[in-house]
Amino acid sequence: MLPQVCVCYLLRERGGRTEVLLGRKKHGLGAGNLVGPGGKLESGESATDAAVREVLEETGLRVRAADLEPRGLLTYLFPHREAWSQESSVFVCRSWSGEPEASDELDPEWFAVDEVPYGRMWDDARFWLPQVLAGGSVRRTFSFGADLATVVDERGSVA
Ligand SMILES: Nc1ncnc2c1[nH]c(=O)n2[C@H]1C[C@H](O)[C@@H](COP(=O)(O)OP(=O)(O)OP(=O)(O)O)O1
Ligand SMILES: [Mg+2]
Ligand SMILES: [Mg+2]
Repeated sequence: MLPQVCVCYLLRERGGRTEVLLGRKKHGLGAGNLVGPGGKLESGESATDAAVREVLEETGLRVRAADLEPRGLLTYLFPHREAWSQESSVFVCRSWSGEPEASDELDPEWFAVDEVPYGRMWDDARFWLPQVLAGGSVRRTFSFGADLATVVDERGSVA
Protein backbone atom coordinates (compact mmCIF):
# COMPACT_ATOMS: atom_id res chain seq x y z
CA MET A 1 0.00 0.00 0.00
CA LEU A 2 1.27 3.45 -0.89
CA PRO A 3 1.69 6.17 1.77
CA GLN A 4 -1.64 7.93 2.28
CA VAL A 5 -2.04 11.70 2.10
CA CYS A 6 -4.98 14.08 1.80
CA VAL A 7 -5.73 17.45 0.26
CA CYS A 8 -8.63 19.81 0.90
CA TYR A 9 -9.86 22.64 -1.32
CA LEU A 10 -11.72 25.34 0.59
CA LEU A 11 -14.22 27.23 -1.56
CA ARG A 12 -15.94 30.57 -0.91
CA GLU A 13 -18.21 32.90 -2.87
CA ARG A 14 -16.89 36.47 -3.32
CA GLY A 15 -18.16 39.19 -5.65
CA GLY A 16 -20.27 36.75 -7.64
CA ARG A 17 -17.45 34.28 -8.25
CA THR A 18 -16.12 31.16 -6.57
CA GLU A 19 -12.65 31.28 -5.03
CA VAL A 20 -10.37 28.49 -3.81
CA LEU A 21 -7.77 28.69 -1.05
CA LEU A 22 -4.31 27.60 -2.20
CA GLY A 23 -0.87 28.35 -0.85
CA ARG A 24 2.77 28.30 -1.88
CA LYS A 25 4.34 25.33 -0.14
CA LYS A 26 7.38 26.44 1.83
CA HIS A 27 9.21 23.15 2.38
CA GLY A 28 9.10 19.38 1.91
CA LEU A 29 7.69 17.45 -1.04
CA GLY A 30 6.52 19.91 -3.71
CA ALA A 31 8.16 22.97 -2.10
CA GLY A 32 7.57 26.09 -4.22
CA ASN A 33 4.37 24.68 -5.77
CA LEU A 34 0.97 26.18 -5.20
CA VAL A 35 -1.04 23.48 -3.37
CA GLY A 36 -4.23 22.91 -1.42
CA PRO A 37 -3.79 22.42 2.33
CA GLY A 38 -3.14 18.79 3.13
CA GLY A 39 -0.60 16.23 4.18
CA LYS A 40 0.23 12.82 5.47
CA LEU A 41 -2.19 10.64 7.42
CA GLU A 42 -0.88 9.87 10.89
CA SER A 43 -1.03 6.39 12.41
CA GLY A 44 -4.64 5.21 12.85
CA GLU A 45 -6.08 8.39 11.36
CA SER A 46 -8.78 8.46 8.68
CA ALA A 47 -8.34 10.64 5.59
CA THR A 48 -11.17 12.86 6.82
CA ASP A 49 -9.62 13.34 10.26
CA ALA A 50 -6.25 14.05 8.65
CA ALA A 51 -7.82 16.70 6.42
CA VAL A 52 -9.42 18.41 9.44
CA ARG A 53 -6.04 18.42 11.23
CA GLU A 54 -3.91 19.45 8.23
CA VAL A 55 -6.22 22.36 7.31
CA LEU A 56 -5.93 23.66 10.87
CA GLU A 57 -2.14 23.18 10.99
CA GLU A 58 -1.49 24.79 7.62
CA THR A 59 -4.11 27.60 7.47
CA GLY A 60 -5.42 28.10 11.03
CA LEU A 61 -8.96 27.35 9.77
CA ARG A 62 -11.26 24.96 11.64
CA VAL A 63 -13.30 22.66 9.44
CA ARG A 64 -15.67 19.95 10.65
CA ALA A 65 -15.42 16.40 9.36
CA ALA A 66 -19.13 16.51 8.47
CA ASP A 67 -18.50 19.48 6.15
CA LEU A 68 -15.82 17.73 4.10
CA GLU A 69 -17.07 16.51 0.72
CA PRO A 70 -15.08 13.46 -0.48
CA ARG A 71 -14.18 14.02 -4.14
CA GLY A 72 -12.08 10.99 -4.93
CA LEU A 73 -8.66 9.47 -4.87
CA LEU A 74 -5.47 10.26 -6.77
CA THR A 75 -2.47 7.97 -7.18
CA TYR A 76 0.89 9.62 -7.84
CA LEU A 77 3.60 7.29 -9.10
CA PHE A 78 7.27 8.30 -9.23
CA PRO A 79 9.12 5.30 -10.74
CA HIS A 80 12.36 7.32 -10.57
CA ARG A 81 11.87 8.22 -6.86
CA GLU A 82 9.70 5.52 -5.27
CA ALA A 83 9.59 7.31 -1.91
CA TRP A 84 7.52 10.08 -3.50
CA SER A 85 4.73 7.78 -4.68
CA GLN A 86 1.56 8.50 -2.70
CA GLU A 87 -2.20 8.04 -2.71
CA SER A 88 -4.20 11.18 -1.96
CA SER A 89 -7.80 11.52 -0.79
CA VAL A 90 -9.39 14.67 -2.19
CA PHE A 91 -11.90 16.82 -0.30
CA VAL A 92 -13.79 20.05 -0.91
CA CYS A 93 -15.15 22.17 1.93
CA ARG A 94 -17.37 25.26 1.92
CA SER A 95 -17.76 25.87 5.64
CA TRP A 96 -15.19 26.67 8.33
CA SER A 97 -14.41 29.07 11.15
CA GLY A 98 -11.56 31.52 11.38
CA GLU A 99 -9.48 33.48 8.90
CA PRO A 100 -6.58 31.96 6.93
CA GLU A 101 -3.13 32.64 8.35
CA ALA A 102 0.34 31.88 7.08
CA SER A 103 1.93 28.80 8.64
CA ASP A 104 5.36 27.15 8.56
CA GLU A 105 4.12 25.17 5.54
CA LEU A 106 1.86 27.48 3.50
CA ASP A 107 1.21 31.10 2.60
CA PRO A 108 -2.57 30.90 1.94
CA GLU A 109 -4.05 32.92 -0.92
CA TRP A 110 -7.49 33.00 -2.58
CA PHE A 111 -7.82 32.44 -6.34
CA ALA A 112 -10.89 32.61 -8.57
CA VAL A 113 -11.54 29.03 -9.69
CA ASP A 114 -11.33 30.09 -13.35
CA GLU A 115 -7.99 31.86 -12.76
CA VAL A 116 -6.05 29.13 -10.96
CA PRO A 117 -2.40 29.33 -12.16
CA TYR A 118 -1.96 25.65 -13.03
CA GLY A 119 1.58 26.36 -14.25
CA ARG A 120 2.56 26.98 -10.60
CA MET A 121 1.08 23.69 -9.33
CA TRP A 122 2.09 20.04 -9.50
CA ASP A 123 1.86 19.06 -13.17
CA ASP A 124 -1.04 16.64 -12.53
CA ALA A 125 -3.40 19.35 -11.21
CA ARG A 126 -4.33 20.68 -14.66
CA PHE A 127 -5.73 17.23 -15.57
CA TRP A 128 -8.30 16.99 -12.78
CA LEU A 129 -8.55 20.02 -10.48
CA PRO A 130 -10.73 22.13 -12.83
CA GLN A 131 -13.39 19.40 -12.82
CA VAL A 132 -13.24 18.91 -9.03
CA LEU A 133 -13.57 22.67 -8.44
CA ALA A 134 -16.60 22.59 -10.77
CA GLY A 135 -18.30 19.93 -8.61
CA GLY A 136 -16.89 16.67 -9.98
CA SER A 137 -15.06 13.69 -8.51
CA VAL A 138 -11.84 12.03 -9.61
CA ARG A 139 -10.20 8.60 -9.60
CA ARG A 140 -6.97 8.92 -11.50
CA THR A 141 -3.36 7.71 -11.57
CA PHE A 142 -0.44 9.88 -12.70
CA SER A 143 3.08 8.71 -13.46
CA PHE A 144 5.88 11.27 -13.31
CA GLY A 145 9.01 11.18 -15.46
CA ALA A 146 12.71 11.26 -14.63
CA ASP A 147 12.58 15.02 -13.99
CA LEU A 148 10.19 14.24 -11.07
CA ALA A 149 7.99 17.13 -12.25
CA THR A 150 6.29 16.18 -15.52
CA VAL A 151 3.34 13.79 -15.90
CA VAL A 152 4.30 11.20 -18.52
CA ASP A 153 1.27 8.93 -18.19
CA GLU A 154 -2.23 9.30 -16.77
CA ARG A 155 -5.23 7.05 -16.59
CA GLY A 156 -8.57 7.03 -14.82
CA SER A 157 -11.66 9.18 -14.83
CA VAL A 158 -13.14 12.45 -13.75
CA ALA A 159 -16.93 12.54 -13.38
N1 LIG B 1 1.94 14.74 -7.44
C1 LIG B 1 1.18 15.47 -6.60
N2 LIG B 1 0.32 16.38 -7.13
C2 LIG B 1 -0.44 17.13 -6.32
N3 LIG B 1 -0.42 17.06 -4.97
C3 LIG B 1 0.42 16.18 -4.45
C4 LIG B 1 1.24 15.34 -5.20
N4 LIG B 1 1.93 14.54 -4.37
C5 LIG B 1 1.54 14.86 -3.13
O1 LIG B 1 1.91 14.33 -2.08
N5 LIG B 1 0.64 15.86 -3.19
C6 LIG B 1 0.00 16.52 -2.08
C7 LIG B 1 -0.90 15.69 -1.25
C8 LIG B 1 -0.69 16.25 0.12
O2 LIG B 1 -1.58 17.35 0.30
C9 LIG B 1 0.73 16.81 0.10
C10 LIG B 1 1.79 15.85 0.66
O3 LIG B 1 1.89 15.95 2.03
P1 LIG B 1 2.83 17.01 2.78
O4 LIG B 1 2.18 18.33 2.68
O5 LIG B 1 4.22 16.89 2.27
O6 LIG B 1 2.76 16.45 4.22
P2 LIG B 1 2.54 17.20 5.59
O7 LIG B 1 2.03 16.15 6.53
O8 LIG B 1 1.72 18.41 5.43
O9 LIG B 1 3.98 17.67 5.97
P3 LIG B 1 4.81 17.36 7.29
O10 LIG B 1 3.87 17.45 8.44
O11 LIG B 1 5.40 16.02 7.09
O12 LIG B 1 5.85 18.46 7.28
O13 LIG B 1 1.04 17.05 -1.25
MG1 LIG C 1 1.14 19.62 3.86
MG1 LIG D 1 1.44 16.49 8.37
